[in-house]
Amino acid sequence: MAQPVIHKLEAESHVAIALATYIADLSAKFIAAKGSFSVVLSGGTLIDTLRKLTEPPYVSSIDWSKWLIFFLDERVVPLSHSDSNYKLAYDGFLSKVPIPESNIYPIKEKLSPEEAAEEYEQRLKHLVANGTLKASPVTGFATFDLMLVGMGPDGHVASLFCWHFQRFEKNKWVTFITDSPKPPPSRITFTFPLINSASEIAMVVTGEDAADAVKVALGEHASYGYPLPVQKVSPEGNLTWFLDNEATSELK
Ligand SMILES: O=C(O)[C@H](O)[C@@H](O)[C@H](O)[C@H](O)COP(=O)(O)O
Repeated sequence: MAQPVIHKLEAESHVAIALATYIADLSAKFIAAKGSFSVVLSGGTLIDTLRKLTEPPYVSSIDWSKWLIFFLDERVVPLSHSDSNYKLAYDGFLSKVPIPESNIYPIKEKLSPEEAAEEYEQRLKHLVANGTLKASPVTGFATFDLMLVGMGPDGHVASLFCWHFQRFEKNKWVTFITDSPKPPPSRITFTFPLINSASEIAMVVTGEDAADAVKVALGEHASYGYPLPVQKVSPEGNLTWFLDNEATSELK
């Protein structure tokens, strides 16, 4: 991995603008190079921070028809449920931009967490096999163009939490948990080998709740005696941090 790029911005509103500019530039670059742009969304506050993309000048400058949307983690609830990351993303972002519905890949409903994870993994493998997604020549895992990753105050990313063995998964692309410390309990999640095969990862973290974990993640505090999940984010490609003043309040 190249040295991470760290944007320490004055306020969340500056993060929203910097993030929109970064994403619009990557969209143009990947579409020119390969004809599509695969984007993986987290849940949480990230979706609201994407709001600038739905406004001028970004909204009209992006070729939305070439975007493919995936979900880094998802709560195992119906897609219309208020806990669903798909619903959060749809209401806050996807319904406001003209991405074709067939280019959006939500989880399948009415499956157990284990079945939903397996089904999503098989769907991703099928998209690699038919050439819709590329695979890493190094690991064989799908290579997404851009992953937009949030982080919880405990340093979790996706639904990979400190005390869960899933964060050590080496073979599966997508796994599941039924005892998430952040509600709701049942979720599916990309694993670290899949996350780290990405071409670009943006860590988007705002708010003071995350300040301690940001300090650890950026190496200014050794650790809490155990590694945080966020410390395993180390993509084959580039890592860029977008942080507001509150998230950086514990940094020197
Ligand atoms: O299902 C979810 O809740 C998320 O995908 C999760 O991994 C989220 O990205 C972090 O918890 C940060 O959430 P906040 O941005 O709301 O702090």
